[in-house]
Amino acid sequence: MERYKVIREIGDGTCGNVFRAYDIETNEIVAVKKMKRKFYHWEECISLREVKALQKLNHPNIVMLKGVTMENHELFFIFEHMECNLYDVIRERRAPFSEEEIRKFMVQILQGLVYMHNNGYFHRDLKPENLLVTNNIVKIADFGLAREVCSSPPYTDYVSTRWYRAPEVLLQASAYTPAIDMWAVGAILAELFTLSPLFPGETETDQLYKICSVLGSPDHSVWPEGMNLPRSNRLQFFQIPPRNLWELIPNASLEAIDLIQQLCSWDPKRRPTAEQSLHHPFFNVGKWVPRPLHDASYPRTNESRASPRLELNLWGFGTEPDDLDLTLSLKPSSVTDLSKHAPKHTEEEILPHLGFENPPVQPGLWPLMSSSHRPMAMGDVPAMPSWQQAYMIDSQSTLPAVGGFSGSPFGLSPLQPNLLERNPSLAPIRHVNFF
Ligand SMILES: Nc1ncnc2c1ncn2[C@@H]1O[C@H](COP(=O)(O)OP(=O)(O)OP(=O)(O)O)[C@@H](O)[C@H]1O
Repeated sequence: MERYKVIREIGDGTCGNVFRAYDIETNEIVAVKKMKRKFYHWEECISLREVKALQKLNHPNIVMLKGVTMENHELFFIFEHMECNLYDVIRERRAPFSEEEIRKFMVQILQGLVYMHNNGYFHRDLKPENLLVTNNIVKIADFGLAREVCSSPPYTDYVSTRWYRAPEVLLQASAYTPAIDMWAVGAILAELFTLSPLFPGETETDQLYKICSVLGSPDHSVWPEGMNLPRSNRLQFFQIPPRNLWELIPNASLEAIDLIQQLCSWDPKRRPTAEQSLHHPFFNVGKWVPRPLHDASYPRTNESRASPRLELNLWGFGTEPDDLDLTLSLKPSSVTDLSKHAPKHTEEEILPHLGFENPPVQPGLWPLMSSSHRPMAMGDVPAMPSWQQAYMIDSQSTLPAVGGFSGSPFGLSPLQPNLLERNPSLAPIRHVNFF
């Protein structure tokens, strides 16, 4: 490791410590991830998921693995260096992001995911800490849990970060799909608006409770398969109506709310793919595309022409290729020359069609949590022993307290300068450069 001079530690994850370092051969700043576990065979190293996935994935929105080195039974990954992660960006943010800023982040995350999913991988641990940022360029990192889409279930080793964990994983489905990444994208999108996590569960059970408190408890009509999963009986305790997302995320546009709602669908089959998400009207705000004028459902009568109405139409989009270019539009109620009929309308005539109605509003929710309280990346704090009693009787009046632990498990450890240098290369070194 003489080639790399450590500047400082920049990350302490579950699997490894990450250091900013200087590559004396290339004069570049790199990120060196030192894996916490020991390795005894080179084959062990190169068969790691993170190595296998990153060797194959080469995309501007996926962090580049430059090489892998083993020394003294310690394994080091050499990555391109990024300034910070999205969690830092959110934490340091004092004012809300503009929707345009959020759109720019989201487009990049989704483009990285489209590439990854199309190449047969899903990430399984998407969260703001794993989205690295330099000059507003976002790259997906930490492929420690990445899995090949075609690998066979059951995926029992899955332990992604709780707040971004999809319900099918929480309920112990034995097989799941790239839709688990899309759930995380929905939660991250909401967090970009509020600067607070959408589902900050303290335990797995509390995580389900928090999801029910926002989306409402699921039933057979919204997620038939979900009702038969091993842990679905937990949901029966939560008879909770959905919250109105507009209230929870007041600074989000209707398009953003609709996208969050779709991404955070209980049923993974109802979540749009990364590719479909990129075609959602949220990414077309400001680009008004007229709906085709020949609409059979609107009679071409003089009467209707005389009183045109406008509808703000957020059309649902599905899996059909034709659906992909649907977008926000002004829909005239009759076939008419728009230029001759300039609209004279009040706000009430602009009707949102979002596919969800105003649900009864739940009186209280957990306080918006500081994003400095992060959940453990792996494993969970044991569930509250009395949760059944707490939730069964009156779930709305017995909301569990939140934020009961201090200090972030993601906080950086004290600096360990020159740690790599302190490990002299006595053992044989194996090194491979990918690029
Ligand atoms: N290429 C990089 N450039 C800059 N910082 C990085 C880089 N890679 C990782 N980091 C920092 O180190 C932190 C931990 O990295 P990473 O997620 O890869 O480790 P991990 O042990 O797999 O973590 P986790 O606990 O999420 O599984 C990241 O959140 C990020 O802040």
